[in-house]
Amino acid sequence: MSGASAATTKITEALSADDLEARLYEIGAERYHNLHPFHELLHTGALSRGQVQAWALNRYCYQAAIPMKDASLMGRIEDRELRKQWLHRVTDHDGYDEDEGGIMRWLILTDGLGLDREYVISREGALPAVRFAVEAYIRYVREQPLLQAIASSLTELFAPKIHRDRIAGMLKNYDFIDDKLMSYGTRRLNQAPVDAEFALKYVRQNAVRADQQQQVVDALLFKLNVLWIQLDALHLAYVEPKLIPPGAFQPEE
Ligand SMILES: O=C(O)c1cc(C(=O)O)c2c(n1)C(=O)C(=O)c1cc(C(=O)O)[nH]c1-2
Repeated sequence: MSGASAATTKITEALSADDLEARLYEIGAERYHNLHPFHELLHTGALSRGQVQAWALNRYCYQAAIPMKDASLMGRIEDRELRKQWLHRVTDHDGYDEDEGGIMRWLILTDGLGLDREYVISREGALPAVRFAVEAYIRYVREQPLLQAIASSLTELFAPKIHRDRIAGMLKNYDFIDDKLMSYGTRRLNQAPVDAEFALKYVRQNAVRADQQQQVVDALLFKLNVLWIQLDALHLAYVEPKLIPPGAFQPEE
């Protein structure tokens, strides 16, 4: 993409809330991981079962990290109301009462793909770059100012579309995928918009000065990189040039 057509990522003067929101959408439209070639392969049925296993096993690291980063974010929030609003993000993934939670639903997928559950949970076979990226996300949320920690979740603005494309594409194109295995994504279709709208509203209200708006843009860019690099790592290891790091998962085919 030419520099001239790229969304501006430097905020030199304070924007209106609407313009800030528009800028965030522009950046996402250019950099969200739905554009990564690995997702195209995954959703169109171009991958083998072993390659899909590699994706699901690595993506487990991200799933497992989400409630950890949200729990530590909550530990930094002084405002009781805001903390209360954030709480369901932890239980959405860890489960609560009758709801098994997103992590269990992800394990239903990895079970259905024939992966050993203990092996998946151990993360032993995950790619080092995926583990580093996920750890960086947790650390970012723990250490950066609250505005940035919250803004780093804004990639979820773009998530419902990718979940829809993935569910439809994978159900249609792989005979080893069924509705039960896709239950994680189906559930996220309702959860992600609520989370994204909340974070967006927070950012619109709290990022008023140019330096605050720059923090928000930086957080979004950081997070887009966290997502993108996981797919780079998967592509290099399992698509081409098939450079699987020592110790990482080896598909059988
Ligand atoms: O499948 C995806 O492409 C995708 C992307 C993202 C995202 O944009 O960070 C999330 C999810 N899924 C997801 O399922 C999820 O629970 C989630 C939480 C968060 C977050 O940053 O708090 N992102 C995402």
